[in-house]
Amino acid sequence: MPQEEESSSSSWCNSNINEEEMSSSGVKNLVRGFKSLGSSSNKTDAGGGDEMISDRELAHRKAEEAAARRYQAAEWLRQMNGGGCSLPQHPSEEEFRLALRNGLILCNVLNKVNPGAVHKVVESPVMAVQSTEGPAQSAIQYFENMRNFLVAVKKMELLTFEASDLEKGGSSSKVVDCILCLKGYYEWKLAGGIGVWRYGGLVKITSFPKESPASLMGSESADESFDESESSQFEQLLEFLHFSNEVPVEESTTANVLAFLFDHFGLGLLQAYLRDSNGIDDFPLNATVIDTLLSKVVKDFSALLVSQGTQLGLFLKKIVKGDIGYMSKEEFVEAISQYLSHRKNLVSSDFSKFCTCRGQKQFLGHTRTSSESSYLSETTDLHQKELHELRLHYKLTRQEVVQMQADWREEISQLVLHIKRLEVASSTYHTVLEENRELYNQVQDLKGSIRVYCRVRPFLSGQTNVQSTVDYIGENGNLMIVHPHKPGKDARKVFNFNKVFATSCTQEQIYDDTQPLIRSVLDGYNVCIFAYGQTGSGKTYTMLNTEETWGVNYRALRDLFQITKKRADVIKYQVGVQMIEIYNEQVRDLLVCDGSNRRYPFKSQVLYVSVVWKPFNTYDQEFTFHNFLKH
Ligand SMILES: Nc1ncnc2c1ncn2[C@@H]1O[C@H](COP(=O)(O)OP(=O)(O)OP(=O)(O)O)[C@@H](O)[C@H]1O
Repeated sequence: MPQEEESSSSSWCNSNINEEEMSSSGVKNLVRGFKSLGSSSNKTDAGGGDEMISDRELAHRKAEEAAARRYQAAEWLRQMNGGGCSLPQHPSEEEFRLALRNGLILCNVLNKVNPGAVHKVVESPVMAVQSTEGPAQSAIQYFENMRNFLVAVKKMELLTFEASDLEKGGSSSKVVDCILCLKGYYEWKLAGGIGVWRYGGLVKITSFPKESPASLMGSESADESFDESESSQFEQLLEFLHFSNEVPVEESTTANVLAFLFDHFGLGLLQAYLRDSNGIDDFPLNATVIDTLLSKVVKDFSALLVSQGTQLGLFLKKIVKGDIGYMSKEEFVEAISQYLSHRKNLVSSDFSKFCTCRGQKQFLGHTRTSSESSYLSETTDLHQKELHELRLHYKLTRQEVVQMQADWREEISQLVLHIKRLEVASSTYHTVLEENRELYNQVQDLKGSIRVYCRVRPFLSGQTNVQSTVDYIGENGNLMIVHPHKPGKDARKVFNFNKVFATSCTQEQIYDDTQPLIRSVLDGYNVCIFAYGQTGSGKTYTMLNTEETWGVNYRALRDLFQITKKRADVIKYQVGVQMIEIYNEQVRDLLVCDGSNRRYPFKSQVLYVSVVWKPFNTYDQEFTFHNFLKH
């Protein structure tokens, strides 16, 4: 780049560039600032556009910053002199200059930092009494101090300044830089002097392999080295950045670890700014630009430190507390190691995303090997494939759920329809049942509410050579009896019943005519069935008998329960049984088993269905149902 252009650009930077603009929106703003400054130099418009901060504000900020740095330098000099120096705590620029001008403080401090650096320090200049040369001589002696100091500082490859900078109109900021640089060097030495040390964001490598690091320190000498060096400053900077990445943390002490961390990340950030800055190549990379960029790096890094420090503080407090109480120092260190390892993996994957610039992947501080890249690529592909399958699965499941919901809705609507039909059918059933009941019982009434049946018992085994009195049994219920000892027509008598059962009739045939009455009981009618006849005529046989040839009682109860069961969904029946004996005008409960009194009045009462049986009465046997059904 032509020298004229550079000096021209430098003059813009020195007069107009400001850090606020740099830090507000990064390097792009820096470039935009340069461009707008470039255009403002050719115009008479001193405003420089809306985005520029006014010169007055800029000057004010610079003055504040310069004062803060001056106070810092003065404080350190006072400390190193044991407080006994003539430097005020907050000196003005003039006071600062005047206090240091004789070089006495500077030489003494330098000798403390690096003993023997200044061999001869002029403590109190010899004043020739009554000599006109007195002031001039003392000035020369003071100048000797200053010269010795500057030579020693230059030998130590620290930031330096010109003796004229301590004169009126000189650059006191360079003096401040030099003192703070000396301070940094002193502190680095106190910390062990291993590895790297830095001053104010500018870095010095103590074992820099090729050239003097002074060329990288943003001083005037840096600009000079730019002029003299064959390679550009940018190339030097990149070379230096590369070197700084290779300084191992393990070799450093705690202080150096901190310094290294700042250098590593701060310079990494600077590197990113430089690479990311569109159009910055159009401008010379001089000391001012580096200063500005580094200032932004420091500012960003400080902001990050504050934010991360807060979060890390919370996190560490949480870790040290643990789940079951405070952990030991070893456990704490182990937990931090695990956390760092975890973060390292996360950061390495984040970097690949962060560093994708203009369609190209650029890695900061670490270039992935091809195997790492292919592994990452495969992992990403695998995850994407799994994600795709998950989405498909989710889609299918969702469809299934929707289909199931539709099916359920359909089933529910069918059920509702079915229930409505059942409701109708149920109400119809009750109506039909009622009609049926009435009709049925009307038939029973028509048959007769009192029916009398006659059963002829066969001869018992052993009853031989006897003659039956039954002469004829008619189909319509007639029975003709013959009296063997009466003559003529008086010998025959005819009886009429509802039905006459011959000796050959089975128990089942007997019950057929009784069965309809059992249903009537469950329809709400009272029914009484009883047997009547002389001793041995077969009453017990007909009504009870054994399991093989059940009588009316058993069959009636069987039907009673069967019909009850059939109607269980519609009507709930409760059935009770009682058996009593009436003999010789005495009534007894035959179901009492606990030995209590069997005679009437009974403890238990017939509730719903009662069976009354009089087995020992010579002329009657009864089977009665009392219906208590409620609808
Ligand atoms: N239809 C029949 N077929 C066969 N045997 C019968 C028949 N009826 C009654 N018997 C028999 O006749 C005998 C007398 O019958 P049963 O005891 O039933 O008479 P009963 O009228 O109850 O007498 P009682 O009044 O004295 O108790 C019994 O041995 C019985 O088995």
